[in-house]
Amino acid sequence: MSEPLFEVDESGEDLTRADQAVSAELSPAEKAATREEHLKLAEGALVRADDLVAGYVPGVNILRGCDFYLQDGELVGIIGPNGAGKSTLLKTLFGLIPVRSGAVTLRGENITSAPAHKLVQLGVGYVPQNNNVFPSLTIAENMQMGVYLRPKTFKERFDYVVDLFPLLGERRNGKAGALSGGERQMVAMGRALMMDPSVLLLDEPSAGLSPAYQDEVFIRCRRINATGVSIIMVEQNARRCLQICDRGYVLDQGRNAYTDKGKALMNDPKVVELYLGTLAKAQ
Ligand SMILES: Nc1ncnc2c1ncn2[C@@H]1O[C@H](COP(=O)(O)OP(=O)(O)OP(=O)(O)O)[C@@H](O)[C@H]1O
Repeated sequence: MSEPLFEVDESGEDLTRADQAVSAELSPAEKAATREEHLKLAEGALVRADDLVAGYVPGVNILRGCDFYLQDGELVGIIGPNGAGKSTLLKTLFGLIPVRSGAVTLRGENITSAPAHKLVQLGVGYVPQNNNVFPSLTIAENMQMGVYLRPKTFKERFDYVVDLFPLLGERRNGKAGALSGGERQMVAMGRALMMDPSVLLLDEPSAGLSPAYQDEVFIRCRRINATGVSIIMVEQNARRCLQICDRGYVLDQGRNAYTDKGKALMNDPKVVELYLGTLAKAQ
């Protein structure tokens, strides 16, 4: 990786500045205004989830009234403590977990509990955290699996993916199982992008990667987003996630605890105290 890692974002803004001092806490009026601003995002949202209740085991709700909005072109991060329901929210949006109440829409169309294959056809891509490549297949074959519904578009889509991840072109005939964790993550993202999604759901794309590769993944996410793909990203690496996303949601016990612009959340003392405190010191 010869490119600079993370010091400067593509708009030329210094991302590390966001690590600096915490601003004054919002007043109740400002908080109410923030809530109102959030509700405005529901109108015309590309992905809209209202009051979602979902869970795995009968009688146990993991999501307990969760609202989530993604506007066209946004990169939105979801952070929160372990077990908050972040991955569950992503899986629920992708139809992998039945919705007990509430609704999900995509461009206004009701997709609540729609099966994953239908969502892929509608332009939703999903990259799970684990087991996200076919290790015995080559990189090119993994990409073919990604585009199996539209095989004629393989070349055009693979060119697009290789533009974002040149390594996937260089190693196209190598087995995915021989790749490092970071490289596999590229394969997984590349495969999801083969279907030309308008929305990409990423479950902890930086998990288990070295710090350099984590930065690389975040930079790639920004680039993918800059090509017009809206992104919903669940991340453990909360500060990095908030640094690169347009907006963030802090999930706690299956509900939205906070939501705001990424950098505003990073500078909200309550968010820092409750969710970023130890991470803030560690990163
Ligand atoms: N397949 C499953 N069956 C039953 N319970 C599950 C399953 N997967 C997750 N859970 C439970 O759902 C809750 C939320 O898990 P989830 O993975 O959504 O949390 P998370 O916020 O993504 O946390 P983490 O950052 O630790 O991955 C946890 O209590 C977890 O034990």
